[in-house]
Amino acid sequence: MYYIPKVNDSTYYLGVNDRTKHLFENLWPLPAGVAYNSYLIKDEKNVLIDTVDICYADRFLNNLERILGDEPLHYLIVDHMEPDHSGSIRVLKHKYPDIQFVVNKKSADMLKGYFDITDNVVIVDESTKLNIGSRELQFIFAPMVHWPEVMFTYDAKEKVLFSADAFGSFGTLDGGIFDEEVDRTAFYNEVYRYYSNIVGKYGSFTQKAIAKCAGLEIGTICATHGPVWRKYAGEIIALYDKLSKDEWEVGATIIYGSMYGHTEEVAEVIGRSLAHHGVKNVVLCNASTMHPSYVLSNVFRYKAVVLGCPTYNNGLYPVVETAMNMIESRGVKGKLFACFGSYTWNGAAVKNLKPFAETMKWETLEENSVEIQMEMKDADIAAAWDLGKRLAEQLLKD
Ligand SMILES: Cc1cc2nc3c(=O)[nH]c(=O)nc-3n(C[C@H](O)[C@H](O)[C@H](O)COP(=O)(O)O)c2cc1C
Repeated sequence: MYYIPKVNDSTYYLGVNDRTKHLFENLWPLPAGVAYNSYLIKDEKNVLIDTVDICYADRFLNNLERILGDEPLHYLIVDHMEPDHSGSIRVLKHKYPDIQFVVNKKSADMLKGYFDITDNVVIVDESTKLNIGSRELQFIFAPMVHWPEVMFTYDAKEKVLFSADAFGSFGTLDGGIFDEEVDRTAFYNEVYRYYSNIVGKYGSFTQKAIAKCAGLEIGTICATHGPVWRKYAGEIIALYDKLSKDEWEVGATIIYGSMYGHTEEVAEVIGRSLAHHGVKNVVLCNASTMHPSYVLSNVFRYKAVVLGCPTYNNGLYPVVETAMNMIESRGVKGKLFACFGSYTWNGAAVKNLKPFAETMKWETLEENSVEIQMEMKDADIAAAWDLGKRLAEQLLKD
């Protein structure tokens, strides 16, 4: 069928776009939607790799039928059992009752648990070579990228890596499917947000998976979200490698809360000082209005994390505390930390922010905080400016 994109002579792109869902995992905003990607290899055996969210099963199965016609579908390879990829399995089995499910031991358990499927199950491991005619497919286990059962499928004949959620991003594929057809800058921003929120907690596992693939010749990466990477496959691998290695860009994420603007004023001075002293990437994140997924994305991207908070009922302002919890739960490593805060009668913000460096085992400056009482005075401006200067020096030193 001419309008269904072909990844190569034998492989079709069978993804769908979701422009309806507001929140991925009911948590992460989708201003540019999301694509659920599935792929079909046509050889002596017809092999589907992953399915799509159940909401799009109809569209997906119609396209599959447009390619297969009356031919059988022999295998479904399940690289990832998360429901945005496995959601159409039940209806797929209904339409192709003889299909065989290619899974590993962990996904076999999930196949049973989610769909009560125990028949026609082919269990593979990393030594399996699945012969489908003119080629053999092999499997690379990638546990915790981002569920325990995740595996990649590799087609050595066409040099294609089907990489499940790895190398994925938010954003629909609006006509363009391949990296050279889309606005890569926009996708890279969503790669950062996708990685930091969805995969980022498991950086060391991502590193292991990338290392396992080092010996493979990879021309094309078919992830389950985002564009198909081929012209810039090296770029997306390098970006995921950098992120999962905790290699941060020179820059600072200033996360602050502010009810009446006093704490925000300190954030502005620190931000201005950082830029004045040569740091190009400075992002001010108002934790009340910026969704935590964007805050985290910046945290993952830039080396310095500066937290600012007013004292609120003798403690931290809630949205700043939420941001700190999210950062802590992701186990973000290797940052440079500083903080600032404000109060009117008994300061508790800075006192509660300071231990975060130790909690996270982050590097920090010897004098790492600025605290103001009520309105910012000249001495406070000088202290905030100096904090920005010293942060810049530290950032630019490395
Ligand atoms: C609900 C509420 C609770 C507060 N609790 C405290 C407090 O426990 N101790 C204190 O010194 N100031 C407290 N403050 C005052 C603020 O910390 C202070 O005005 C701060 O500078 C506000 O910063 P902002 O202008 O950035 O919002 C409270 C203010 C509000 C509105």
